[in-house]
Amino acid sequence: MIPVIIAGLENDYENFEYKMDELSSLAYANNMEVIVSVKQKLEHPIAATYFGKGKAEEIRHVGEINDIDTLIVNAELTPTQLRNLEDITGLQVIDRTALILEIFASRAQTKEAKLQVQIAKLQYQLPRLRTSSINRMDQQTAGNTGGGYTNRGSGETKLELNKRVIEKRISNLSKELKEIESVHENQRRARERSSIKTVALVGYTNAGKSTTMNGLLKLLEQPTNKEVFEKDMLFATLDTSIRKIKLPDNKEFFLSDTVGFVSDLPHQLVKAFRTTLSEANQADLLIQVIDGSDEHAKDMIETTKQTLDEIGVKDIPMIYAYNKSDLTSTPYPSSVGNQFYYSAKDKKSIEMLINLIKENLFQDYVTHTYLIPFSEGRYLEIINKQANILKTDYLAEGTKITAESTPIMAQQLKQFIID
Ligand SMILES: Nc1nc2c(ncn2[C@@H]2O[C@H](COP(=O)(O)OP(=O)(O)OP(=O)(O)O)[C@@H](O)[C@H]2O)c(=O)[nH]1
Ligand SMILES: [Mg+2]
Repeated sequence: MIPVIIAGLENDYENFEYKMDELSSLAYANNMEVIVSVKQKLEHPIAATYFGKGKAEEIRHVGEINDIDTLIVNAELTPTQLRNLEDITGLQVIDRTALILEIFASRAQTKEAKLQVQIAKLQYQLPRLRTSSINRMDQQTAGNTGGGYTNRGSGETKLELNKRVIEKRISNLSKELKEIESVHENQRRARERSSIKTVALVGYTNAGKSTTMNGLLKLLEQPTNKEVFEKDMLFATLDTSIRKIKLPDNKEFFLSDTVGFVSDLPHQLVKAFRTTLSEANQADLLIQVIDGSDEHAKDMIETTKQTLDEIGVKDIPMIYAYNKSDLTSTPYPSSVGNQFYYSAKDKKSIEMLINLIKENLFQDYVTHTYLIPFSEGRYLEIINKQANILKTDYLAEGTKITAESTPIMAQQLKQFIID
């Protein structure tokens, strides 16, 4: 664990404690231990140095007496602010965006996630080129060739060159990413054509989305459906997993689990992860998983709302699923309106969640009685496989069967409806 100082500005319009606690968790997720937390009350950041000069000098002092080399600032800094703060504090300065990018980079497993993170990192570096290694490289050139006017010219050319190299890389990686995404796009279209509805698990990172998905898969024992990765760490999941869930009564839906949210998700990441994040856009029902045992649960709901707004999700029905009730005194499982209290590790909870999903998802199902002549046996097969059969009678004319199904299926069997 690397010892660090974290620092932030406190103003009237943000929940300072929540944001700082969040930053501590992010630092921890990146193998850093917060030794000192510094704050400054200020409505707006100082353009050149972010903090006031006095505060920056105080941070330098705190670093010296605690023997700490790294400062994490709870905002995205401008290149100038970053450089000036490094100068004044004598510390290595990491801003919130760089920290989140680092965590994402260390978690990325799939080719797609790796590409997305790489693109986001390069986007972040692009405007910051001048302040980092490039400067040093220019200085080196200056030493070798004697400096002066011509040299300054060549330094600037080098910067331009590096910019172009990075832009080219971004464009190449984006092309590669597009190809992978187009495969997913085709799969998505196929899902849409199947007219089977989709439920998306969304919410703050580490709330228990993946555990909830696995709870459903385990309960329904669907051997073809691989479980997803769940772990007590921020951003355990960086991609989207989709599983087809078939209930004992033949009702089906797709369930998706995806990357979790954190407040002020860097815009570079939102952009690079757009397709992954936008999975929620396609859903018929959202289950927002909330860590009900966290003191900041309310803020986390607000963060989720803001992120969903940002990716353009609106007007999709939502169940507010308060997870980890085993760590609270709330009786569970229980539900009031669209609020559900449960534990993803509890079988009864998952059963109740399935019922809630059913109530929300299959309202348009229709019940009819069909008379299927013996000569039309293949239709019986369809009913058996895809509908919820409520009653069967074998008559002389054929099979009389009462079943609940999607309106589409009822339409296909229209000619056999007798009731
Ligand atoms: N006590 C308790 N812990 C839970 C419960 N549900 C999940 N957890 C734990 O919470 C941690 C995070 O669970 P995940 O399912 O990985 O969370 P996630 O929302 O998928 O997180 P990200 O993928 O990182 O966004 C794991 O250590 C789980 O074991 C629960 O009902 N009770
Ligand atoms: Mg997960």
